[in-house]
Amino acid sequence: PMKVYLNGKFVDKEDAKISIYDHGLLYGDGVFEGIRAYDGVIFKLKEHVDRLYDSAKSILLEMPLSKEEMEKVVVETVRINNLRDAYIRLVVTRGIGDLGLDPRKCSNPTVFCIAEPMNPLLGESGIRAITSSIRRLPVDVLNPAVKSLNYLNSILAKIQANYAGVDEAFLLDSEGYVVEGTGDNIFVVKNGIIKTPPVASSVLRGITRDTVIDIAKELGYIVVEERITLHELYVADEVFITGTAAELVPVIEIDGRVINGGKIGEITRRLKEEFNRVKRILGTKVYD
Ligand SMILES: Cc1ncc(COP(=O)(O)O)c(CNc2cccc(C(=O)O)c2)c1O
Repeated sequence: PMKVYLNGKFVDKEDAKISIYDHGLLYGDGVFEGIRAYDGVIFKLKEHVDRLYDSAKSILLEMPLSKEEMEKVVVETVRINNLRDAYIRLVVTRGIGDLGLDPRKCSNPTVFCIAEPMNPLLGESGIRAITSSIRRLPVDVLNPAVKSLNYLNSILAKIQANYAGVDEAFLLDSEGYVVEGTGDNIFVVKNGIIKTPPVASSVLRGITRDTVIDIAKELGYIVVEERITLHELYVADEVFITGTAAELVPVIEIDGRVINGGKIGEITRRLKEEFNRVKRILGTKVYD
């Protein structure tokens, strides 16, 4: 049976239960990471754990394990389940408290780690998207740089995509610039130049985003981190999204505007090929 790490022990999935007084559940008071393993290598595990600890520090959540111990938890969770290609969810909540929201009432953070089989997402078929009327959380309200358990902002945008019968919704910031998808970062290509919103905007600094920027620069492309308007999105030569689950996915239509004739762009394809090569190399080995 599948084993899950929960508060220091590996338990059967069916026995992995948390209290209804856990503030991760009651208030979304907690942080998490979505990570992938490719053929027994956990992609950029250190970078994910670093981001988890930054998110925790930002909400003054004191971590009960060191970064090294947390990395071991992830490696062990993949190993104990004998997985080679896996999707990993690592979660730390404020822990059990009373029904008040004061975090001081929570003495011990809850830590759990799930690793599930995940077959490589195949295909280069592009996705269709809308822009959502739900604005991305402003950095001075609930900074999207913190990967917290508060995903209602993204979920509400996803509901609009579902209702519109498309795959994804793109969120704008409070000034109307396009910032990111519900669970992914956005890139546009125009006249050979690759553009993505800066980290100092209402975005999560994606691990995949940073990897693609490095790859693009190594391949000699010009990458600019600048705000993107809807107009730029609509008239782009290529648009793609990046994320742990998505990897790199071409966007072939946005609000009815067809991008690149509805097919994957040449630069998107090139970056995707290179990503598929590095994703098995840049990481932490689970098995000797
Ligand atoms: C709001 C948001 N923006 C960008 C990303 C991409 O970041 P990474 O390149 O580090 O993954 C995310 C991360 N989103 C994410 C992570 C893991 C799983 C899933 C899923 O769709 O199941 C989504 C995210 O939630």
